Amino acid sequence: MEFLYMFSLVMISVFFYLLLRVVFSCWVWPISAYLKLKTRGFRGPTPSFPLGNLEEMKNISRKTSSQSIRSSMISHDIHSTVFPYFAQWQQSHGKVFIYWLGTEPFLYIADPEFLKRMSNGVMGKSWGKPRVFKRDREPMFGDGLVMVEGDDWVRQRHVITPAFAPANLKAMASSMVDSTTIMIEKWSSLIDSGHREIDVEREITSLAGEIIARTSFGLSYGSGREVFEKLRAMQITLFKTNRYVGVPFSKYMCPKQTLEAKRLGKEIDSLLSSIIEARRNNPGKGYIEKDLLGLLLEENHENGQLGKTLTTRELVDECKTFFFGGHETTALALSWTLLLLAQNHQWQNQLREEIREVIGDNELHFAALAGLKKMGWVMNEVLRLYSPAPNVQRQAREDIRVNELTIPNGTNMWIDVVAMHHDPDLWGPDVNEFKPERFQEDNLYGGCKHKMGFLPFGFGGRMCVGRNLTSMEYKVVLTLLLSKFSFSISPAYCHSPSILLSLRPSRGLPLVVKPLI
Ligand code: HEM
Repeated sequence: MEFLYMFSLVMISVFFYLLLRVVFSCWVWPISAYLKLKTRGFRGPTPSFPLGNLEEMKNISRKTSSQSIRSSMISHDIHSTVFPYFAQWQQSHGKVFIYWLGTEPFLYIADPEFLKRMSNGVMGKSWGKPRVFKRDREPMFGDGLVMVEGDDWVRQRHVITPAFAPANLKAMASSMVDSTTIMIEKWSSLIDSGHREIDVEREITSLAGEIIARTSFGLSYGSGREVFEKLRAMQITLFKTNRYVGVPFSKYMCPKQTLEAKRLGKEIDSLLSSIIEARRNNPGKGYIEKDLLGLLLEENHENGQLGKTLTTRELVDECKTFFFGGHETTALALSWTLLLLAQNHQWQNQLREEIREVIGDNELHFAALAGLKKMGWVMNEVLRLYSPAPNVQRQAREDIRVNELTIPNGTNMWIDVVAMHHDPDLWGPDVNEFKPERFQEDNLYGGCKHKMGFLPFGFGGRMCVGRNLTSMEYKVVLTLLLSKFSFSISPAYCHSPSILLSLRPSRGLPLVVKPLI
């Protein structure tokens, strides 16, 4: 009898606890955050609780995609296609406003001056990353450099940055050449056997996966492919659950995907742990001399300086971070480049001419890459028009004052890179044209009217650590491809850039590829 009484008491307490959590999560906290932001002068589309503005975003996207299917033209004016809800809200609320993903307030920013003022007083280590995304992407990045905060970020960044120094990257160029040469041979035999078209995005994503596997962990592609495929499967799974980001208890709404992402995460962790253990136990055996993991393990050696070492757990998370952050973004930069060059034959020829002048018949070496100036302009212009990382996210860990506004601690920020890269106020009336020559005079900002208006690699202390590696890979792969083939648009190509975490051609990228005579 007493047991039954106790049991009922516990059940009632649990029930009330859960009820209170639901009431607070779905109503009390969001409403108080909403009022706080409103009294501090922030405006934006009206949210409904607990979905915030998600329903409206879905409706606007649905409407836009049904309209855009009818158009088959390649337009680079993509902001209103990839972020139609932001384009629409900008018209009524300007370039800075609050919108809600579920019960999470997000400060939308597409104004570089506001961004500058906001970030002026905040050090790299004081920025947070939105907890909603952290939870969602935990299986992918764990506590790797992309997500970590505070003193742990300082320590990790301190250990990782030197690994990406040009002197270390130099040794990786030849493995990039090897992998690209294998892909070129495959393309040549495909063409010989009658294939006219190649889906360059699929091919280059595989190539970039192989390159990052080799340059990060020194793997043969056989074992790299398993990690790569699991990461890719996880990305798709996470995207499906993403639709409910910010909605309390949303992970219970798609339990299948949540469990699937967890399972994949565990498998990837265990694969990577065994790679790290093998590397620790057999230093230097069977791997290229200097790869990223090798460099990090050097920092991690027994006499490593106090406070600079990375634990095995952290190394696993860094490996995942490099793998995910490193292959997909670079592959997309290269794929979009091939599309734009297929559309602009005069630039394709100019780059070929530059390759002949700078490299000639010599073997491709790291030192020669700096001479490929025009290729650098083309890369920047592609990153402007089709930024693989379409947004940068932060979370305030303290109240931040910008002019007369105070951004409360805990507010998430969504910096719309696509909007700024396509803003005629910043770039002029030819903003949506492919004009690499913008970067001729001003190779850092392409003549953008504001220094914070061109952010393909983010900003401040948290700027992308892998940008030198990307630039090298981009030049190696593009040089080899343009020296062998010419590229034209396939009639089968349908221009539909869309967001799957990164900005990708959602219906593939078939191009007509012909060997050069
Ligand atoms: C075209 C290629 C790439 C693009 C567009 C890109 C873009 C970005 C962006 C936008 C950020 C966020 C910066 C911020 O929050 O301000 C970032 C951070 C980062 N990226 Fe990249 N990235 C690329 C390639 C790479 C590569 C090749 C690697 C590594 C192998 C890499 C590793 C990282 C890491 C570790 C961070 C976190 C840095 C930190 O928070 O301290 N990225 N990247």
